[in-house]
Amino acid sequence: MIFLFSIGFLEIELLDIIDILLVTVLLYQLYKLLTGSVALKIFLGLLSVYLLYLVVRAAGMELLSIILGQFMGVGVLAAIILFQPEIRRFLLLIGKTTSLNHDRFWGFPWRREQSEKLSLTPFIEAAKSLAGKNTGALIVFAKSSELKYYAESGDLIDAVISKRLLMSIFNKHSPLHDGAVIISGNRIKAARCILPVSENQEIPASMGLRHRAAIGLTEITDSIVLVVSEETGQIALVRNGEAYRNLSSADLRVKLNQFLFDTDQKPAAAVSEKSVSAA
Ligand SMILES: Nc1ncnc2c1ncn2[C@@H]1O[C@H](COP(=O)(O)OP(=O)(O)OP(=O)(O)O)[C@@H](O)[C@H]1O
Repeated sequence: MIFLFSIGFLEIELLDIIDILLVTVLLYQLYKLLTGSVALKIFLGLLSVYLLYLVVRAAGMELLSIILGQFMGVGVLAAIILFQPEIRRFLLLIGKTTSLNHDRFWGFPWRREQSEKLSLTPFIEAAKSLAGKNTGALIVFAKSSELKYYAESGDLIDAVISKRLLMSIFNKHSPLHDGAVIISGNRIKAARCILPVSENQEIPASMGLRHRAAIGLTEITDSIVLVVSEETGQIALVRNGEAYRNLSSADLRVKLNQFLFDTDQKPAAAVSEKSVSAA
């Protein structure tokens, strides 16, 4: 044990400092995860019951402490059931940050080569045409994870990327137009995919299910999602639960380059409006 200093009768060791730092990081992550969601209110409710239980027990109020004690006994199980989506998101978040596939960390040359070959032109041109016709679209760019689970929720395609194919998929009369298209490994992997919808209550009402689904997926994965609004014809790009709305074709190219290939180019005309953060 490495002794550092003492405050009165308290002896502080290096391990105590590490312990406190880890708890702080954990609580901060928990706060970030719960903020803006109903879960935060449930968490505060449970915390209040627990504090009441401690007070009642210390005061020696037998009957109430037995009742609250019984409640606290099933508390862990109840918390797991109530916070199931948040626990899932938390574990996915840990998995995301420690991903063994992460290019920047491990720098596998073949993965980098593969992602650099992705041509952005078909997406930019398709987004522009779809926006011009007020046709909605949802395109997911997989990064460190292939998003197999989500791809399997739709129809597997595994096709070469082209503007014409993207246009046909999102054509309002196409049986594949509903849901999201997933791009992975320079292929259109699947269409009609169902994405997890964000539960962030701070998302503006102007954003419907399509945008919520884009935000939801990027909250739990490092994927990038392109959204074309059917209602307004606006183009948005979503990353880490944040939506960059009202992008021009030039902005879209710059942002896609930046988000997919980690380039630091700035938009030529900064007309984008960073709109919502669910992170
Ligand atoms: N969970 C989901 N996963 C994938 N796609 C979804 C999901 N929820 C909705 N969508 C897509 O979004 C469409 C509905 O969009 P809605 O009008 O509610 O959203 P919006 O964000 O307001 O979009 P828009 O601005 O285009 O109207 C659906 O027809 C479907 O294609």
